[in-house]
Amino acid sequence: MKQVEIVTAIIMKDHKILTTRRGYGQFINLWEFPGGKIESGETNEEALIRELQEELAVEIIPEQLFMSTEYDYPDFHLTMHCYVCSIKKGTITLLEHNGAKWLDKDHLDTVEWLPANKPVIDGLRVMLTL
Ligand SMILES: Nc1nc2c([nH]c(=O)n2[C@H]2C[C@H](O)[C@@H](COP(=O)(O)OP(=O)(O)OP(=O)(O)O)O2)c(=O)[nH]1
Ligand SMILES: [Mg+2]
Repeated sequence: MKQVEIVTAIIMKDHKILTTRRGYGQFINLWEFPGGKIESGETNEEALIRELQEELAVEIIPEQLFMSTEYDYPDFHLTMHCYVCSIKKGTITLLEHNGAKWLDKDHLDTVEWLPANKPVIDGLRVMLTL
């Protein structure tokens, strides 16, 4: 089975979490955390900083690993590392996505997330309730 390893950014503002809608490809119009594949030679943090610059035109600081999770898609096995990040510089600009929303804990389920994200969403709901 093909293995894909990605890093994603959990960006929070006023107790809300940023979600972005995929603008192309196999999972078009499903909601995700911005991010993408780790390239060879990169640390997780370097990959995340590069991806957020490419996708949202912001300079971020990865603050803390929130959760790593695995998921079997029909054609590949995904490993995803999700980091709580803060924005250091820039304004969010959708360069690859076709939508973005800020969701509070009571609205996390109102978008159709990529299936691999379920445990992360469940963990975020708990965290936002504390
Ligand atoms: N970015 C991102 N990808 C996710 C999430 N959940 C999830 O299952 N994925 C899957 C969908 C993709 O098939 C796979 C790779 O992510 P990606 O397509 O963003 O990778 P990338 O930015 O490097 O883009 P590309 O060059 O492959 O187009 O991870 C998520 O929350 N964020
Ligand atoms: Mg991506």
